[in-house]
Amino acid sequence: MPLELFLDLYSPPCRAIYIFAKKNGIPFEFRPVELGRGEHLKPEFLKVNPLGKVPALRDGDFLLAESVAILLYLSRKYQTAPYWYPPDLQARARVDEYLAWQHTAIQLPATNVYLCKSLLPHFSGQPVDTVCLDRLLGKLKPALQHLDQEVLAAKPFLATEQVSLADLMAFTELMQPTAVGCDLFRDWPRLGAWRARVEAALGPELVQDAHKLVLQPRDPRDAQQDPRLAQELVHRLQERLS
Ligand SMILES: N[C@@H](CCC(=O)N[C@@H](CS)C(=O)NCC(=O)O)C(=O)O
Repeated sequence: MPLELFLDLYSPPCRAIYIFAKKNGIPFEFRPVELGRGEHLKPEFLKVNPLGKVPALRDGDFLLAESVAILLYLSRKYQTAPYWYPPDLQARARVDEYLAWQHTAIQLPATNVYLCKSLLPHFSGQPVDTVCLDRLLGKLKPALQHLDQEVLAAKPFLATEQVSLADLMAFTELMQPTAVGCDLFRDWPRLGAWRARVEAALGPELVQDAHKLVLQPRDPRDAQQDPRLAQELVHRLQERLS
């Protein structure tokens, strides 16, 4: 049985893994888990990841969750090109530093912006709460400022002189609010130039392939298919964003 990746390409960490696997020619079975249909809460998926979150990996009887752990597992198992996760002690530590920092500094606040701008209005049928959105965008600002004015003032990529797992994770996370109209690159010129460098390094076609779902407007009819699920998701989102 080939390696299985449980993904929803609406999810930034899932896109990072998808791009990494495709870019490195890693063979895998794509197992779709549609969050918008509540598939992550179904018993079949909870056997793969009891936390009910994507991405997840199954390799034989080995199960793994968390995007960073999955990327590192794939890079080690398939011995991918060294620039992704450099063998040099200090260069590797720079990648580790970003991957540890990004969970709370980027992933959490960027996801919240996306949920407030796109997913909550989609499932609730209500307009975007602009006060909440401004508050959530404010929480991202220190991290964007740090990347633009310190990290990228010193080097072309976030950890080293070449694209690495740090850039891949950052790229897919920052694209999430950007794809739904909160352009995180607009006010930060170095970050904008970095985005173009990362896209060129990953390959524009692969980037487009991974992002085509999130770049399309959601069909409002999808949210009405299962009103009980929609209500449950709205409740979870409101609790998370309050
Ligand atoms: N830190 C985790 C985050 C996983 C995560 O929160 N995934 C989201 C999609 S981006 C999810 O599955 N959400 C479903 C839920 O929380 O109910 C990672 O990087 O893998």
